[in-house]
Amino acid sequence: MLRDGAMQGKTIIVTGGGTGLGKSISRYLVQLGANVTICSRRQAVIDETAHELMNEPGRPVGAGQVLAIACDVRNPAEIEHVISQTIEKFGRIDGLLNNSAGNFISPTERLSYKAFDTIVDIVLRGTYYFTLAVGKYWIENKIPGTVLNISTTYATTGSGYVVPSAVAKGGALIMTKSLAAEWGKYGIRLNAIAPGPFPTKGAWDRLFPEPLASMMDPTSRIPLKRVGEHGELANLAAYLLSDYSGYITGETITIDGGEVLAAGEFSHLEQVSSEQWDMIEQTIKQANRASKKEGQG
Ligand SMILES: CCCCC/C=C/C(=O)SCCNC(=O)CCNC(=O)[C@H](O)C(C)(C)COP(=O)(O)OP(=O)(O)OC[C@H]1O[C@@H](n2cnc3c(N)ncnc32)[C@H](O)[C@@H]1OP(=O)(O)O
Ligand SMILES: NC(=O)C1=CN([C@@H]2O[C@H](COP(=O)(O)OP(=O)(O)OC[C@H]3O[C@@H](n4cnc5c(N)ncnc54)[C@H](OP(=O)(O)O)[C@@H]3O)[C@@H](O)[C@H]2O)C=CC1
Repeated sequence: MLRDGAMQGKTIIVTGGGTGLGKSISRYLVQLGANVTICSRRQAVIDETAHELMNEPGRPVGAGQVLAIACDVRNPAEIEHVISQTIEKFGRIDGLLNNSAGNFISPTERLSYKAFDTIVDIVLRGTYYFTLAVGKYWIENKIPGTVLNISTTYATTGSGYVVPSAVAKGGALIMTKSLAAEWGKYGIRLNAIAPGPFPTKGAWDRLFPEPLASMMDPTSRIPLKRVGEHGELANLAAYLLSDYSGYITGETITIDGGEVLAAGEFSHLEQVSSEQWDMIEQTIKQANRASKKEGQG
């Protein structure tokens, strides 16, 4: 979507950049010329991704560099290390993509206290810690920065069976809006993306394991009748991290093929046939005529 070199000179930190959506977004940012630091808990995974992104066939001239640094986003000291290493290697930081997450599907009454804490600590606390650390650096150094948080649509609707994730993503969304209001004066923007289903191994292993996978089709409630493509999300993320979105802050953009609209009372009537609609129309018109007659009598 963006022109070649649109992110040249920018340095972006992507948490959870070694896999799934974080990897796809990092790939696109690098293609657009950004230097990207990817971080997550597993050094071997991020090293492999960094190597892949630096050696892609057709890598454009002017593509960015990739740095891989292990970091658990629950640990402020490790976050500080990522920040200092990034500045040492690339000179500055312009953007932060909070993409790391933990999640699994489970009836809430089966969860231990630790299960809840594990998810909330990664998703909410980790997002807050990283944003605070990078935000302090931007404010101290008078650098206008941008934060993009990967949320979910159920951060606003709520959802059963993923309650710790919904609670944590909801909290992170309110943080996005609150800090957008507070840090606008420093030229710092914060936005969020709420994706619907985009197939990744991390999400599918934990949200659609068998026998659930055979019982439910994630596309069935989506008006566009398909899951998302990683390139579609990467386009939106790159735009929101770029200067082209310079007047957008505190916003959440949903990219879900219309899935959240399925909550509309009558949005599920595709199974009604044309003949049935003829019958329904006649029934309604008959009722209209009857009520008019009653009015005349
Ligand atoms: C498709 C439409 C919308 C989708 C929205 C998607 C949102 C997403 O976030 S998808 C991203 C999914 N990716 C990941 O989750 C990647 C990272 N995840 C993990 O590493 C693990 O899944 C983790 C989050 C559980 C963390 O692993 P670890 O730190 O090793 O923690 P433990 O394995 O020790 O578990 C901690 C605690 O949680 C309990 N637990 C784990 N899984 C389950 C489960 N399926 N059901 C119930 N409880 C579970 C585990 O038992 C531990 O608790 P205690 O037993 O009390 O010690
Ligand atoms: N796929 C989908 O359909 C949707 C995904 N999302 C969101 O998109 C984002 C990416 O998810 P997706 O790509 O699907 O799944 P992945 O499992 O591939 O990505 C999650 C990433 O988070 C990292 N991570 C987990 N725990 C920590 C931690 N404590 N510290 C640092 N990094 C950590 C993982 O790396 P490691 O294990 O090495 O630490 C992994 O790279 C998440 O925020 C998710 O909530 C939202 C809606 C839909």
